[in-house]
Amino acid sequence: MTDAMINPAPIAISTAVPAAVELAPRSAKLTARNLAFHYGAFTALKDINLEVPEKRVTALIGPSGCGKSTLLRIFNRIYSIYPGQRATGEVILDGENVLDPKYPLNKLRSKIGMVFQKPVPFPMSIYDNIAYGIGHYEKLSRSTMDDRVEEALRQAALWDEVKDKLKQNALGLSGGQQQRLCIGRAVALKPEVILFDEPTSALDPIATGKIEQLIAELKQQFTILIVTHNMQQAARCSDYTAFMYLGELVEHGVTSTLFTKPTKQQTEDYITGRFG
Ligand SMILES: Nc1ncnc2c1ncn2[C@@H]1O[C@H](COP(=O)(O)OP(=O)(O)OP(=O)(O)O)[C@@H](O)[C@H]1O
Repeated sequence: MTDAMINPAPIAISTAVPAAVELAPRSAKLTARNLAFHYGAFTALKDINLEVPEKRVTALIGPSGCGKSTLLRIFNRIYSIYPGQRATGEVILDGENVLDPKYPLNKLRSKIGMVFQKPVPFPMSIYDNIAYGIGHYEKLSRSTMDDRVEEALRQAALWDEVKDKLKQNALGLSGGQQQRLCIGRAVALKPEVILFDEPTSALDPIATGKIEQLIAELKQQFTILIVTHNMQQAARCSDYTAFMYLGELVEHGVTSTLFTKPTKQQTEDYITGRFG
């Protein structure tokens, strides 16, 4: 990752939704309260307080190592499988703290989906990639499962490209199609929140454009949090942006405002390419 990719400055702002809609108040779907994170003795995140508004796209930006991925991964407790990694504070979803060890991981995974940087389809058919996760949570008849698979693939803007080859191995799809399949796998579980960790960094500009378009459509149904190194991407596809630096949340607000009138010097320095 070059500095130019991390800090392409200055940037032209173009947001997908009109400002009046952007500024409409939203209730928080996901709330981080006094969140801290430790890799052994190293504290990677300090006192993070963040409200992620419902059915909107929130982008997490900041220089390499500031803790964006760490924060994203706290939200679905991926860290809990690694010894020595520890979060303190709360993440509230539907009134419950999902970090509480008593909050079932199965329930968490069904409510908060995740799409990773590199598409990782299962080595099975396109159909089974979608059906596998659904089958884990629901026992459906074959025809209902067929409908659910079609619905998920349509939501992932992939149906027209794969409807005649559902039994083919998913590993035969292009990188961009594989990433849309992974998005389909996430939406198939009908989660409330979808986390995207740099979902286009392995894709070419055309595939990237399709994913960005898809994210803009998915926010009608899902609350979306996306980590991106690419500030143009944050400006294009998010409604709200949070800027992080050295494990702290420096500034969070409406994307168009944060990029044009940041309130903190560190934010301004970052978006104008003075550091990265
Ligand atoms: N497994 C780990 N063990 C120890 N420290 C880690 C581990 N993973 C990340 N860190 C440290 O935690 C801090 C935050 O890392 P994180 O990957 O969350 O940053 P980031 O903002 O997502 O970076 P990038 O943009 O480069 O992906 C960094 O200082 C990193 O070195």
